[in-house]
Amino acid sequence: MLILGLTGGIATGKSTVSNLFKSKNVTVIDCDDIAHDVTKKNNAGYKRIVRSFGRSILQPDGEIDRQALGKLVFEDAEARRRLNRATHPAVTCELARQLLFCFVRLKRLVVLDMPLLYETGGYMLTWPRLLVTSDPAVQVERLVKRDKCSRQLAEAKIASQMPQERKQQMSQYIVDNSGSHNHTADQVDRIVVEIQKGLSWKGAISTPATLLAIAAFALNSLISSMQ
Ligand SMILES: CC(C)(COP(=O)(O)OP(=O)(O)OC[C@H]1O[C@@H](n2cnc3c(N)ncnc32)[C@H](O)[C@@H]1O)[C@@H](O)C(=O)NCCC(=O)NCCS
Ligand SMILES: Nc1ncnc2c1ncn2[C@@H]1O[C@H](COP(=O)(O)OP(=O)(O)OP(=O)(O)O)[C@@H](O)[C@H]1O
Repeated sequence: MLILGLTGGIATGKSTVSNLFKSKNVTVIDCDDIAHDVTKKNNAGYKRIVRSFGRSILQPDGEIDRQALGKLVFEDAEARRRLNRATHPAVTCELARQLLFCFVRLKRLVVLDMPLLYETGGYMLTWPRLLVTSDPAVQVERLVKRDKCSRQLAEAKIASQMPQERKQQMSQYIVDNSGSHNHTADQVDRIVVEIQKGLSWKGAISTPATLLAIAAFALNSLISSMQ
């Protein structure tokens, strides 16, 4: 099984690109979706967030107020580290479970859509790695529009992540999503053709490494969740 790492800064267009993979019947594991699930009321990540941030971070219905928590953590590095410690073990556990599920179902190609692929070390599970980029001005503009937030908060969100230039150096494929959807779709088409071509031998080589990496990842998350 080949695990293609898909990443990129906030609002650069990861979901847009992962939808293009889905439209080609490629299985996509979405870490934002996993993070949303584990932080739903009474799930593992939820309990740890409440323990760490208190009940003032909850909405009247008891769910986490994501907008308020986001505002808090994107402007405060220490709070962000606390949130990561509270959520990442549960995300990693579920991610390892989904990867193993794909493996036993004999999937040959899985896309792992992980915003913090390089920041968290998740990149070690994946090869090759695809980075979605966009022109910084376009990124801010799309983020402000989508999240209906101030320019200042949008810039804080971007600054909380690893700079795009560093991620570029660690990635094998780059998709520039600054332009039209069609321009992005053309780039993804070319990459899919290239990856499918090398799938048989690259998949065979990567299988033992994949299993080892999934096991290490799961073990690590189990240990962290017990701490
Ligand atoms: C901060 C939270 C409350 C904001 O919720 P919100 O619904 O507004 O955003 P959403 O979850 O859809 O994330 C949007 C984007 O924010 C960025 N982002 C999310 N968490 C983080 C983080 N801890 N550090 C840096 N960037 C982050 C990513 O680019 C992500 O794609 C939420 O993202 C969260 O609980 N994050 C912690 C879990 C995590 O690290 N998720 C990332 C995938 S593992
Ligand atoms: N090529 C494009 N042209 C115009 N708008 C776009 C394009 N690509 C993405 N967008 C818009 O930009 C915003 C961010 O895109 P998207 O949600 O795909 O980014 P993302 O990287 O998945 O975001 P996040 O980091 O929050 O998960 C969305 O509102 C989307 O509709």
